[in-house]
Amino acid sequence: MTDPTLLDADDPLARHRDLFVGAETPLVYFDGNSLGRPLRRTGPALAAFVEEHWGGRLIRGWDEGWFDLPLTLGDRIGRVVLGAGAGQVAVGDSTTVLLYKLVRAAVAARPGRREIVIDRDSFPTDRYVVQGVAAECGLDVRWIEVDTAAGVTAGQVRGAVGEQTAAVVLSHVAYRSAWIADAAAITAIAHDAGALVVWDLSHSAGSVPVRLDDWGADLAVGCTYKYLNGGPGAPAFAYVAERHLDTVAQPIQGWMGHADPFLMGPDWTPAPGVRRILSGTPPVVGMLPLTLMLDLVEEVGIEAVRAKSQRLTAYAAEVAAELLEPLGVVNGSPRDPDRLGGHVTLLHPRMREVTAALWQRDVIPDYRDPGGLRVGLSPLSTSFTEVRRGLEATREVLVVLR
Ligand SMILES: Cc1ncc(COP(=O)(O)O)c(C=O)c1O
Ligand SMILES: Nc1c(O)cccc1C(=O)C[C@H](N)C(=O)O
Repeated sequence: MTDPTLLDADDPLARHRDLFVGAETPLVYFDGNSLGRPLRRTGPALAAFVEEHWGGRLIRGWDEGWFDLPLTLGDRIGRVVLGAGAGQVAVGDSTTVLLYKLVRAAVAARPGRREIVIDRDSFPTDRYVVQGVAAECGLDVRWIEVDTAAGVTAGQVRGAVGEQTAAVVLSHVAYRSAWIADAAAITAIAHDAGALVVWDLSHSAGSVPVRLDDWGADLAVGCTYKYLNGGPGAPAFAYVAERHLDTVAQPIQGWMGHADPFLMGPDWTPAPGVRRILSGTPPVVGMLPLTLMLDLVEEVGIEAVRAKSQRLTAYAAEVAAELLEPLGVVNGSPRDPDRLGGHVTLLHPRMREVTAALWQRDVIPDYRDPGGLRVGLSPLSTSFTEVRRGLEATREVLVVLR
C-alpha cells in the first residue's frame, strides 16, 4: 500500500495545512464536510474587525461596505467557486431559509403546475422545506427513489418530470454517498419539461467545481461552513440566474431587499437584481472568516483543490479496501472518481458504535444512518497521513467490537 508520508511529501497543497487551527495536534479530523477547521488568521482578523471596523466605524460601517457585503461577497463566491458571473449571488440567512425562499420563487415562476420533484435521499432540510412549500402552495411532492449508495441520475429525473412539474430540488453532491449529480444534463431535462431547478451546493462549494452559468442553472443555494470554512452558522449563499433576476419573487419581503431601504416607505418594492433575495440585516461578522478562506481557495485555484480532493478520496478508498473491507466494511460511495465528491462513506452495521469509540480516541468522523461512517476530506487541511491514521484507528475499533 502507498506510504502516506510519500503522498504528503509529493502533495503541492500540503504546505497549506499549517494555515489551519489544530493542524499541529494529533487529532484526526474527518468532518470538514460538516464544519471546516478555522484558519489561524481568522481569530486575529475577527479581533481586528471588532476593534477597527465595528468599534471604530460603528454605524458608518454600513455606508463603508457592510450594506453591499452580501453582494460583493456573493460575487466573489460566484467567481471563485460557483462559476457564476457577477450580480447573481447574494449571501445571508441559513441554507434552509434561502432554500425556502428559492423553492417558493421557483414555484411562483410556474403558476398552475402542481408538483415539486425531489429525491427521497435528499438532505433532511431540503425534504422538509419542499414538503412545507408544497403544503403551503397546495402542490404535490413527487419523490425520486434512489439507491442511498449512489445518487440521482439524469434518467431518473427524465422519468420524474412532466408538464405538471414546477420545480426540481436536488443536491449537486449527495450528503450520504457524495455522488455528484450530472447537473448540466439534469438542468436541461428539467427545462425541457418547462420546470426550474433549485440546486443545493452545500457539499460542493469549495470542494467540487461548480459551473452554474455553464449548466444553465436557474437557482441554487449552499452553505459556507463546510469547505469554505466560514464557521458554525456562517451565512449561506443564493444564486439567481441573470435571466430570472427581474421576475424572481421571494416570500420574505424585508427592508434589506427593498429598492430603497431607508425610504422606509409604505410598501415593499423589490431591489433591482439579486439584492431582492435579502430580507433582514446581513450577518456581517459571520461573513468575515469565509472571506479569508476564499482568499486561499482563489490563490490555490478550485481545480487544484479538486485534484487534491480526488487524491484524498482515492487514497481513503484504497486504505479502506485493505484495512476495513476484510472486516466486512463496504465502501458506500461511487467508485467512479468523476462521480465522487469530497467524502467517502464506509458502511458497516456497527458504525454508530465505531464512530462513538473513535471520538473517544480523537478521531472525528460522523455517522449517518444506515450504518454509514463518513470520512470527510478537506483538500486544504487534511493530510494523507491523517487519512491513514484515522482508518487504522477505525480498524482497531472494529476488531475489538467484533
Ligand atoms: C445538502 C445540505 N443542505 C443544507 C444543509 C444545512 O442547512 P443549514 O445551513 O440551514 O443548517 C446541509 C448541512 O447541514 C446540507 O448538507
Ligand atoms: N450544519 C450542521 C450543524 O449545524 C450541526 C451538525 C451537523 C451539521 C452539518 O453540516 C451536517 C451536514 N450538512 C451533513 O451532510 O450531514
